[in-house]
Amino acid sequence: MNKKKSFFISRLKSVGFAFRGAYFLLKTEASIQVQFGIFLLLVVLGFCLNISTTEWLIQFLAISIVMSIEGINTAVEELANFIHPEKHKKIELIKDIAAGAVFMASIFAIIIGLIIYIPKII
Ligand SMILES: Nc1ncnc2c1ncn2[C@@H]1O[C@H](COP(=O)(O)OP(=O)(O)OP(=O)(O)O)[C@@H](O)[C@H]1O
Repeated sequence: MNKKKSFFISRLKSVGFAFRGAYFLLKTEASIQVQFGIFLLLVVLGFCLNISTTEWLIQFLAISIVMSIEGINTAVEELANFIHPEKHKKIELIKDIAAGAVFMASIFAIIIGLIIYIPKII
């Protein structure tokens, strides 16, 4: 019983830590704020243009992938700045790769958005 309880409490604490991280991202990271704004805009657009259930799912999936990778990119940047605050070729490469991952997800999300909305707007 005690073991079960401590498992439940530790899971609950982990959710709290994750919530703190998500709050930090939304409060401090300009790119996450922009992406969240785009997410809200797409929700409004989705209702206005009456997209299908499948399109809603794909839209949520695309934006959640972009925002999640952006969060990981921020974590990598924070780690890099902490480990090596001075300029270094390796840090440059590490940060460029992390930013490249966000870029790739964003390009595919834009393509998905165009596939969903262009026929409806036309
Ligand atoms: N310590 C460093 N050494 C070498 N190059 C760096 C270093 N820090 C940053 N850079 C270069 O500058 C670019 C931008 O880094 P920065 O940490 O400002 O990321 P950013 O994407 O501008 O940050 P944010 O996501 O907060 O807007 C990196 O992709 C890298 O090319």
